[in-house]
Amino acid sequence: MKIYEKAPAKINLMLDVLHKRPDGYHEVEMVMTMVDLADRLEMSALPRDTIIISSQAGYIPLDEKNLAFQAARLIKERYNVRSGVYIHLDKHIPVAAGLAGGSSDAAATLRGLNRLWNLGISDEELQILGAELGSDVPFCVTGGTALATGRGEVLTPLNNPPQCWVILAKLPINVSTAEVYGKFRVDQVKKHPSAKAMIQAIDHQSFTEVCHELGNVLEDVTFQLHPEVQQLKDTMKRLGADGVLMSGSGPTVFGLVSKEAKVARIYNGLRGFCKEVYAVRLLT
Ligand SMILES: C[C@](O)(CO)[C@H](O)COP(=O)(O)OP(=O)(O)OC[C@H]1O[C@@H](n2ccc(N)nc2=O)[C@H](O)[C@@H]1O
Ligand SMILES: Nc1ncnc2c1ncn2[C@@H]1O[C@H](COP(=O)(O)OP(=O)(O)OP(=O)(O)O)[C@@H](O)[C@H]1O
Repeated sequence: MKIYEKAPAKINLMLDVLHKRPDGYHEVEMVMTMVDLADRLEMSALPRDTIIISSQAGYIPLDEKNLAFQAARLIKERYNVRSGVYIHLDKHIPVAAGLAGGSSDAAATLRGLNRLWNLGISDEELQILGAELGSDVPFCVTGGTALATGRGEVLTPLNNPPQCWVILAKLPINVSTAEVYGKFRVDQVKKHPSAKAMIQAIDHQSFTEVCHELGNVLEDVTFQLHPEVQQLKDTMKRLGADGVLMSGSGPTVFGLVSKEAKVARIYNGLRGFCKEVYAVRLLT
């Protein structure tokens, strides 16, 4: 039997950091949603008690460093599963981009193996397991649109934002999430974005308000490390995107666009500047 799961990318419509916690993580407030850019996973049972990962992408680890491997190992250990699994990852989400590609693969693995092995685990339990793998994994288990607090694992479902185009652009640079949080200083934040205002904008189904309330306090840290990310954001604004923000710890910058007629112009304008550009819809 084969199980298929889609693992979509996430974007942070707002990301605020409140303080550093004694456990080293940061207390956050984020509004997250998913976009129609996804990895595809194929899972099949193996008679031998082993986990094998393959992928068409040559640039990700296929051993125990892969988050899908870690998810499979975790669920096997916790639920005493003796059989093995073969997981093929068809990667489409750019790696180390701030789009939670690895986290979404891990979440899709948890969902898929729950089905493959008939474990009957609830979404809430899968989210608790997912939190052991990474702060973005619990959100990726259920997806949709949510307010994420705590270190990102405490989730409150929200309405979906009004539908629009999302243009994603990623420069060929690597950003370490740990380094960005490590360099973040709360007393240097110029303006904290408001989760409340973003939720209101979504509830009003006002695209203009959503664009107005976009904000990410990690931008300044990443912009200092890589000024070209700020340039990319400025370029996307100049080309006419209605709202522009860096996702997560970056380096991907996304632009929200309401009118389809504008999408091609922005997409083509960015392609001159940046090789990895995608024009997708919100996953609502
Ligand atoms: C930037 C975001 O992607 C926004 O959605 C997340 O906050 C990060 O999620 P993630 O990549 O799943 O992060 P994790 O794998 O849990 O943590 C990576 C590293 O980021 C830092 N980290 C992460 C989340 C958080 N709330 N505070 C932190 O300080 C920690 O140093 C941690 O060692
Ligand atoms: N299944 C996977 N897909 C992509 N990268 C993976 C995977 N498993 C492990 N990795 C490793 O994880 C690191 C981060 O990749 P990922 O694409 O998850 O980052 P990200 O989009 O910045 O995540 P986040 O937004 O959650 O911080 C990379 O160094 C990559 O080698």
